[in-house]
Amino acid sequence: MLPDPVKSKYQDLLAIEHQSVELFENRHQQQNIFKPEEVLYKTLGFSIARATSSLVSAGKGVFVTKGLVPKGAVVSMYPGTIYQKYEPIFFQSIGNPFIFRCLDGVLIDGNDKGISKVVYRSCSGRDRLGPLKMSDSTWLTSEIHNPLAVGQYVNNCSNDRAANVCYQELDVPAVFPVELKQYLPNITYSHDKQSLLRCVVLVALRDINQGEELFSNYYTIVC
Ligand SMILES: C[S@@+](CC[C@H](N)C(=O)[O-])C[C@H]1O[C@@H](n2cnc3c(N)ncnc32)[C@H](O)[C@@H]1O
Repeated sequence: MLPDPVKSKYQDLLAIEHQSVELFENRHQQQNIFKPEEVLYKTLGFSIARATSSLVSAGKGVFVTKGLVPKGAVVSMYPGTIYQKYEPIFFQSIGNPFIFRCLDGVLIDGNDKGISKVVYRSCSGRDRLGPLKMSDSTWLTSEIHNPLAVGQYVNNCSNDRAANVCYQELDVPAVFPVELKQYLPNITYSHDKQSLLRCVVLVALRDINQGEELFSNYYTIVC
């Protein structure tokens, strides 16, 4: 799918991909090879996933399912559609607990259902560059490509559950490799070539062990 000049930059990775295809053909077990969460564990030393929160009546939360998250590591990403503060979000915001407000008023709608999902998919389809996707929309499906993109499910800290992660806002630099954008779980609502893509990541405030749930402070952002 990649254009040749781009493909040549990733010969090593493509060789690994071919090996995995051969393994699949030999063993007929593709679903057991190179699952995103396994790649995450092998690459960063931990994996995370959504599960029922340890807090009563809090719905789902995000847990470290394997390994250890070292202090200072990016442990998750906040997926969703990026709205500048002057852009309309009225209908998407009704009864929507997944809207993240950045310090400068930019909003991220991380709801994976309803009109929010439709809007994200529409914007993601609009911004394709030939065969290249400019964003990851698999966080809206059960076949996720980027297992970090569950940050909108992290619950708020409470008296007996201190925050172990914080939010860090960043703008994706213009030099970010175009072929890697397909793994970024954010897309702008308006097709505006002037502004940089906003992303929000969650950073570990301390070492976080296997089995622990992630908790943030909804009202604290690191600049
Ligand atoms: C951004 S969502 C987080 C994901 C949510 N737990 C879910 O399953 O959809 C925020 C909502 O989670 C719940 N929540 C988050 N932190 C909580 C807490 N400390 N105690 C109780 N409910 C919480 C509240 O319903 C809140 O509106």
